[in-house]
Amino acid sequence: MAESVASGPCIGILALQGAFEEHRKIVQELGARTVEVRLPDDLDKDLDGLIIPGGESTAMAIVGARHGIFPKLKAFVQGGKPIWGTCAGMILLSNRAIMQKAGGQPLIGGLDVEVCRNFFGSQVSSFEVLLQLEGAAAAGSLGSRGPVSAVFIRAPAILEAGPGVEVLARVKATPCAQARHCVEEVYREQQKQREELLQREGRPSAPPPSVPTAASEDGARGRGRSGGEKTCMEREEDGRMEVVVAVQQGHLLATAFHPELTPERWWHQYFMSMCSQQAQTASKK
Ligand SMILES: NC(=O)CC[C@H](N)C(=O)O
Repeated sequence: MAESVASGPCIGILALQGAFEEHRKIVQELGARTVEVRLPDDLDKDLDGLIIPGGESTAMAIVGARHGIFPKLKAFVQGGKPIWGTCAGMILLSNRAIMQKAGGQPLIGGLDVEVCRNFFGSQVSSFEVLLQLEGAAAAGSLGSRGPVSAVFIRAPAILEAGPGVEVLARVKATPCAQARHCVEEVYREQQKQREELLQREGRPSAPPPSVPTAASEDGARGRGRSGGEKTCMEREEDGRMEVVVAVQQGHLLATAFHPELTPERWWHQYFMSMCSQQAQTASKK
């Protein structure tokens, strides 16, 4: 097992399946100590943060269940230490996932979003784009910077997010046919819920919006199912959709793409700064 001896924060990398080795090398280069996390007890090793890598969320769920690590991972999420889910890791961190494999799949949960698995299609639909950073990512401690390159491989997209979730990046791309079908269902459900709400309030029912996410009074991008939620998708005229692909909810960071596959280290530095803050807070206690 590769564990390092540097003096930076101690970062656990969930090593059940997927790109854990790539993340380990990068955060070690940036000065972190690392622990590969496979068994429940590995989460007790004084970690300052945890990376859940990309790969295949269903495979990770199967291996994780075999190792009995899911209950401990759920507790770790509640513990407040920084956790970063990339791609499959983002799916596992989400509270809800659509386009799951038949029979469903266990999620760790904690991140108040709904993701659509494989939103952009299969492996052959992989792509690389430049992402414009938003919110804390644009204005954060690492200073302002230009667009960051991102690689999408069978990547999920965030379709809805709760009020405590901050959007860090969006992308405009064409969803696969199955995802488009799922999205239409989400729209219909949202419209139904909007109408039910208006009826309960005794107001006339509103015509369906021409784009699904007309801006609401508070500037959020539309309303989700329960009223407080943001809808994270916009339809473009050319069949593409703009969807959310990076978010932060306090100590939870999630990216739909693979920052370990591009030479830039921006996302790893961003997460490392979250972990360093955690390490400093822990040492003062
Ligand atoms: N590159 C990835 O991590 C792909 C994630 C994959 N679509 C899943 O459901 O797990």
